Amino acid sequence: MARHKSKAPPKVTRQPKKQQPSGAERSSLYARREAAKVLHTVLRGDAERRAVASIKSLVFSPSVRNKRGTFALVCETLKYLNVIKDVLEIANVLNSKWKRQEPLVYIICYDILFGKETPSIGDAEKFLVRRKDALLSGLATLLVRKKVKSVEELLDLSQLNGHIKPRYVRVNTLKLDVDSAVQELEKLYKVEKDETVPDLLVMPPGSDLHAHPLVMNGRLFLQGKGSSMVAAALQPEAGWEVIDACSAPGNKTVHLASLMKGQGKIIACELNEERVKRLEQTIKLSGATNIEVFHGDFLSLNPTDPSFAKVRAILLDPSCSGSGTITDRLDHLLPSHSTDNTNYDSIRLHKLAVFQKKALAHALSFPQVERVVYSTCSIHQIENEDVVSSVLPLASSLGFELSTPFPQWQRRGLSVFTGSEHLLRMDPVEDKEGFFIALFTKTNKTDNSKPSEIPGRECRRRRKQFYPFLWPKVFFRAWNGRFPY
Ligand SMILES: C[S@@+](CC[C@H](N)C(=O)[O-])C[C@H]1O[C@@H](n2cnc3c(N)ncnc32)[C@H](O)[C@@H]1O
Repeated sequence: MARHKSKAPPKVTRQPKKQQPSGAERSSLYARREAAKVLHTVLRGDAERRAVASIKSLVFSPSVRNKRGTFALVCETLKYLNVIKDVLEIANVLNSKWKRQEPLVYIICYDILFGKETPSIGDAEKFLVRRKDALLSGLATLLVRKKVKSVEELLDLSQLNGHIKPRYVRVNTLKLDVDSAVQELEKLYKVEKDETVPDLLVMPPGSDLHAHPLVMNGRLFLQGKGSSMVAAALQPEAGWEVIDACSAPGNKTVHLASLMKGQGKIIACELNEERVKRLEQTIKLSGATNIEVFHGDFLSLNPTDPSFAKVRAILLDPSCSGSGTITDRLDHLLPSHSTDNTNYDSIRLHKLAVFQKKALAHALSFPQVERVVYSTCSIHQIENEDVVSSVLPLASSLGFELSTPFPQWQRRGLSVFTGSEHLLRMDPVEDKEGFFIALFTKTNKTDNSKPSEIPGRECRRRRKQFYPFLWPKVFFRAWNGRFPY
């Protein structure tokens, strides 16, 4: 009898259960990807010496979900960037695939070398974690080469120390009164009213309000002191028509709306398409309904067009070097900050000043305008006192003089011309930010420039090139001769 082998039942080999990543691991993975995107934008802009949005504004854009984690990761990685780059070079572990994703590699290397936890999920993470020993030995070699005992010695932390700045929040009085805001915030932090700007509150450094419901719903705006002083210096009256010449992201625009009690009209002019979107978001958040958005060049508005006959005040906060807020913007963490860029800076400053002078002269030329405020977050004389002094002959021929915004403020303009004592300066060390404000007021007001009795009509917000009153080219050229540039 043929023996048949009885068929053994198939062996069931149990596959080891694939462990699912925990929620914490997944959220760290997302934070690393979001941080890498921000870092990519920041480093590219820095390499091209192009002004991109600040690290903060990139992180706090709506698309970033884990804002706190992303912000910390970007800042920490930037702080260690030179060390990380050196370690990667010494360890020589990157292949061409990962060399193309440097920002992500930097972020992961930060986590592996200096972070609290070694990343456990993600392809790039696994690649680098497998090379952790090589990275650590690269770091050890670097310390020996640089003749230091610790990583801290490698870092120049001095610029970070001492930059302890209070947290300022501006109350959007269109939605909330100052006392109610104080009451609400006092539940979390010590709160004081700012002594200079009535709707500004001061809280201890590090007070974190980014996700606070009052911020999320536009009752409070996280706005620095210098920035909050500008609209307050202009003092527009309820019912006036006002132009915000260079307005995005719109913090000062909505401050104007709040000071004008939502009455009258604000024309918010912005050249940059992307920034127009930010401006619109800010306006929506503020609840202001008296702001018209004009996407275009402020210099293209024709001051003599009848559409502007009722414009009484102009806020001009043009693009500037931002040199007063570099620690705020965290620009001091960027690679270009440590390189010698003096020559580049002077060319850029000169270009900025040319536009600033043009724009200020243009603002002064609107016939019914009786107040113009000019501001920068720059510490440079070329963008501040020099711009103001260059327009003084024109200003005086049009009946303007320099006024003194916030007379109780001690720090005034550099004494480079008579009258500079009217100007207002904030010092990056003493006041924790560099800022500049000049206020022009018209002395020989004509009858039709008196404040209107009737509050202006409410306007819909519109965003298009709808203005028929752009400068006719010939007229612009004729006027050009009068401008001091
Ligand atoms: C310093 S930012 C303004 C910040 C804004 N005032 C705020 O407080 O939120 C300068 C803005 O002016 C815009 N800008 C530059 N040149 C302009 C022009 N010729 N016309 C209108 N806007 C311009 C820039 O795109 C930028 O958004």
